[in-house]
Amino acid sequence: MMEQNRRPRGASPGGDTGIDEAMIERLVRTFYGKARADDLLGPVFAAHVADWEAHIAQICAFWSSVTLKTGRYSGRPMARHLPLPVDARHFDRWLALFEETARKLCPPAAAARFMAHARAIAESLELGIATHNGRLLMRGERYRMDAPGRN
Ligand code: HEM
Repeated sequence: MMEQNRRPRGASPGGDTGIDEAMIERLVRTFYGKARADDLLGPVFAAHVADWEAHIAQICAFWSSVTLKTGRYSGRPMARHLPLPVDARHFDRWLALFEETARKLCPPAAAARFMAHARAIAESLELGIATHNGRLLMRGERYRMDAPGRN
């Protein structure tokens, strides 16, 4: 539907998708409930996040900046993830849980917007983590911690 792509002047950046702060918080809280209970992701979060309310507030600010352009987040996501013991498996699980949650809680256009950002950011984090661990990935190649590096 073409008219959905046109936004009236002054409308909020998330306007045509229905994304707002309340939707972001529901998505983030539900996602972290699943991620913390997950056998692969749970232990990583447990080892690195001490104050969950502070973390959730930061992640909400992050998604608010990304989808609503509010500028509420100023942080360094890449630097935070570089030391984490994660690879393609973790990112695939993260994206699967995030997508399952977004599709359940958000209208389709909003879920699509969240997923487009999440996939792009996950890819760049995975690339950064691989490089940080001495692996230069070829285009489309995934990072596996247990695979011997060829470079
Ligand atoms: C393998 C999947 C992932 C794991 C296990 C993971 C884990 C973590 C952990 C443990 C922290 C806290 C780090 C610290 O405070 O020292 C963190 C922070 C954060 N994560 Fe992730 N993450 C993953 C993927 C992602 C993705 C795909 C995004 C974005 C789409 C994301 C966005 C963030 C942001 C914005 C922060 C806050 C960084 C800051 O302190 O400013 N993460 N993550």
